Amino acid sequence: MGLETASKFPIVDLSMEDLKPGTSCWRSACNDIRVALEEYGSFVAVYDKLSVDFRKKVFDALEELFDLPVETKMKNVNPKPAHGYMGKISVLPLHEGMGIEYPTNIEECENFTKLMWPQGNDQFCEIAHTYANIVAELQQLVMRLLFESYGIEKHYENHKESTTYLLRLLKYSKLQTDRTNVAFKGHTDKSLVSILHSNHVKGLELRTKDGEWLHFEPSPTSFVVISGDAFMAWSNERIPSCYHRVNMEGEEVRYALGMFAFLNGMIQTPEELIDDEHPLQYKPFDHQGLLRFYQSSTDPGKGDRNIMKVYCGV
Ligand SMILES: O=C(O)CCC(=O)C(=O)O
Ligand SMILES: [Fe+2]
Repeated sequence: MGLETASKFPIVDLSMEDLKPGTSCWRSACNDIRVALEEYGSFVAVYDKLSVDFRKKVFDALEELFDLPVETKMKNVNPKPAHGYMGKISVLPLHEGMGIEYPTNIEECENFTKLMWPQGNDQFCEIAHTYANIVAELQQLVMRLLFESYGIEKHYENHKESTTYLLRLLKYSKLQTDRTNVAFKGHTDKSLVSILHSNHVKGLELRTKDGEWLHFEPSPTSFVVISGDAFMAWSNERIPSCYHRVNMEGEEVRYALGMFAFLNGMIQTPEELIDDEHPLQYKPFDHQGLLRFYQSSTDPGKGDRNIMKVYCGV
């Protein structure tokens, strides 16, 4: 298959019928994902599991959600950083976000829906839950391919069982000025990996290790896989975390969904990823502890620093 790039952005097609374990197609995908993640900390996964009709329903549902009164949206409270409503309280009036923790469980989607629509909104609940499960499957496929590429497939089932998710629903609008607006400033995610999908409006930019910004071109089958700080530490720095931001240029509203994967229990670098060339960089760490550590840090530059080194560096 070979790793394709569009404006140097790696693309891996995961929608092929014959992408089955043991096939040459599977082996190429394993290799391509590993090369892309090690080189960029990110790639675009082509994944065709959202039908045209369902995808339209997803973005209509986001519009309906963000059209609710601010007082209602503010009921989406979660003490963990960036897990609940962010919007009018933020210094960036351009960006609003809401979070559903553990969205692959129907009860969690029901609880969120009840908060937003006490009179009920079964359709919203069904859409959020279905979307979350489709993207969780994509995340699991990516991890399975990567584990196989590193020859550590025996750890995969455990890893999968420990994975939890946060679904963030996002809305961006541009301020009425001539300038491009930074709507979400540059950062790395604290997740293991994040999977981003948006409507047709551009805005997401990723920084390469040479400092160049790559502009993501949205498409109905494109999902951006981004490695987070926890992944960098887990992989013993074989996979860098991806620094990214959102810039709004046009007048159109951008809706996006981020599915963030976290791990329960202590995260430890697999011993297969430690050798003379890659001596151990991070002690075992707790993912939720990392979030608390990040939240409690008063360092104004914390988003630009390797917080993992401070939290659990060897
Ligand atoms: O809107 C996007 O595509 C990116 C959002 C993001 O980076 C985040 O929520 O961490
Ligand atoms: Fe992010």
